[in-house]
Amino acid sequence: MGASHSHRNKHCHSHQSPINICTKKARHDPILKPLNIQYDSKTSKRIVNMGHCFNVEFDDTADMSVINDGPLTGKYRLRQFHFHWGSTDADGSEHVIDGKVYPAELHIVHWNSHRYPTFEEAAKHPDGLAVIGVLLKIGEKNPVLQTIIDNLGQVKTKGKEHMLIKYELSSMLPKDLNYWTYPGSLTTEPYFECVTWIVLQHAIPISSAQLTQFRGLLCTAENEKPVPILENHRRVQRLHDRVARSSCT
Ligand SMILES: O=C(O)/C=C/c1cccc(OCc2cccc(CC(=O)O)c2)c1
Ligand SMILES: [Zn+2]
Repeated sequence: MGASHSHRNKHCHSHQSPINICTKKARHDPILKPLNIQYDSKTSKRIVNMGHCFNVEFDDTADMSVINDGPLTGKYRLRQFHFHWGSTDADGSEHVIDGKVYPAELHIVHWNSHRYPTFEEAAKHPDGLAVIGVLLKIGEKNPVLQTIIDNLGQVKTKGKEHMLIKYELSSMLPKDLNYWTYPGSLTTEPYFECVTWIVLQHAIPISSAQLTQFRGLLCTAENEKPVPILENHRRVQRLHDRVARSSCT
């Protein structure tokens, strides 16, 4: 078989996300650096109901809110964050840790402004995006999340957006930034295999009442019969030839 044929037959779906992370197989790689996160609250812009979730969008016209180091080469610019959740607290995360599912998951999306001119261009390359995944566990009410939840009423229907001024995203993160990392994909359309996943090993709390408010968002537009976004998480995908690495022993 000629090279071109084998190229054509190469899996182009072998690096899909999310995955089940087997922590025992995720070996510590000493080359991995601590994650460096520098978010400027002045870059927060608005919250938008996307139909299948809500995005909190940031001004990514310059390297103001960025991450670097960790498994990354160069700076990656903060673009948006969003959540995935389930129809009950028993389900909802996308990544699974040693078979354990969490009730929700936060995705903080960054793109490689070091190498590519735009987010859309970066999304066409394996080193184009870096997404920090943070697992959510049911616990006490989370005051930083409450600021977002207080605004959901303004974006109840698909396409609605509302300003969000000076949001301190860094205060939502755990103090412990140890992570697992592996090469993967977007977990929704268009599923591009362009993501360096950085899944934090420490979960953050959300109360059951707060999580219930996510499910009150509608995937329908204002003038349509209301349909709630009860769940929006993708099932785990095959690992194929990939290895997840840990930032710590
Ligand atoms: O034409 C379209 O509808 C889409 C175009 C497009 C073009 C390039 C990229 C891209 O990414 C969407 C995206 C961004 C960030 C995260 C996710 C998946 C998730 O929910 O975690 C999806 C979308
Ligand atoms: Zn996501």
